[in-house]
Amino acid sequence: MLRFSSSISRLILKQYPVRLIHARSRNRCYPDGEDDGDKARKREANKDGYFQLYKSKGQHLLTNQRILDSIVRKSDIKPTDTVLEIGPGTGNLTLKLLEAANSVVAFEIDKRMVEVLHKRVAERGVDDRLTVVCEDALKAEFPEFDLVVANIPYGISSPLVAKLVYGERRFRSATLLLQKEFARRLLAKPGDSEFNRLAVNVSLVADVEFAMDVSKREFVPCPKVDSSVVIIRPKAEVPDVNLDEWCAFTKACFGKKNKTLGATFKQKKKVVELLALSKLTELNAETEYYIGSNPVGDEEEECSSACSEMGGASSFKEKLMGVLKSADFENKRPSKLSNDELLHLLALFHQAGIYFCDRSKNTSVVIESFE
Ligand SMILES: C[S@@+](CC[C@H](N)C(=O)[O-])C[C@H]1O[C@@H](n2cnc3c(N)ncnc32)[C@H](O)[C@@H]1O
Repeated sequence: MLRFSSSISRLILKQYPVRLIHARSRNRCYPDGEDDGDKARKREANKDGYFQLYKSKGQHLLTNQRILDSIVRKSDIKPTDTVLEIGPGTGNLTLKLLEAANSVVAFEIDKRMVEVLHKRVAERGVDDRLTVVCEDALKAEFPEFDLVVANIPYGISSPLVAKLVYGERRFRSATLLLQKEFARRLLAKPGDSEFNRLAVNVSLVADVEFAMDVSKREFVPCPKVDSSVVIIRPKAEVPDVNLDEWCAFTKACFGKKNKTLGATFKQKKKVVELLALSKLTELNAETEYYIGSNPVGDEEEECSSACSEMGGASSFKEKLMGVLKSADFENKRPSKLSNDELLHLLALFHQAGIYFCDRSKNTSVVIESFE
């Protein structure tokens, strides 16, 4: 009998005939643990070229050919396309992508997976159309690509989506297999219980469409959660707003998404923080000419001394409340506001000289997690 243990989450698969192993484990949900039988299998396996799959790296392989075909079909790949794949693993999806696309560029963090992948594509004689980069996809600089199709490690969903939709590379669509709950949050609309900063930030620049659900039983090893496929399509036109500023603004609004904006912006910590940023922005605007040569420390010192004056903070709080009241936002909750309403509020804050991030840094969008 299988014993369940929460500490270990490994399953051993024979490296190469992944499909064979899956055939044996089909419709069988492995526990997040191992018993004496697992340990014995592991000893056997290590002798014979098997390797472990690590939950920490999100290594849940999708081997159902029908589902893989369906993902590729829904991705609408053209024969001239270059597809970016994140986490190709042993190549189950990659091989299908290579049938449909001109080329695939894949980023895989685990070099054991890369070795298996290389062998499999070489066997099919399609290795000249595949580039595999053994690197953390979150740290990598992506080359040009037309679209993304991937069964990604769920642990990096939020920063990866942020990197894609706010990144510099233009692409047609990203078809992603995600944890079902994450997909629901991505698809959520204002007023939905799942609606949060993730949906707000993504929907500013992209449309998200639900494609299909995939049961956890289709993965080896079986994860604890079900999955969904969504298609993210960047918008042709995005609002004219600084994306760093937008992200910092939504972070401030959605700190406690069910609090009213009045309650959120009344908090002393928030008031002092925004006062510092607004002073810094003001200062930078005044001394723009010198920014390149001035030590940033001087500006920060000036700001913190300005913020330590409680008088300044209390009049700044009045200013914040004044903006919220002016357009009836004080008693509204961010989780119920549309992007147009949030953009309107941000514009009102700016008119009042209130800013949410240090725009003097003027770099590309800081890639961070949206949740
Ligand atoms: C869910 S598995 C998908 C494997 C394969 N695409 C499939 O569908 O069978 C995710 C893969 O992403 C890899 N991975 C995990 N973290 C990564 C990261 N930060 N960058 C690139 N690959 C990563 C894992 O090693 C694993 O092979």
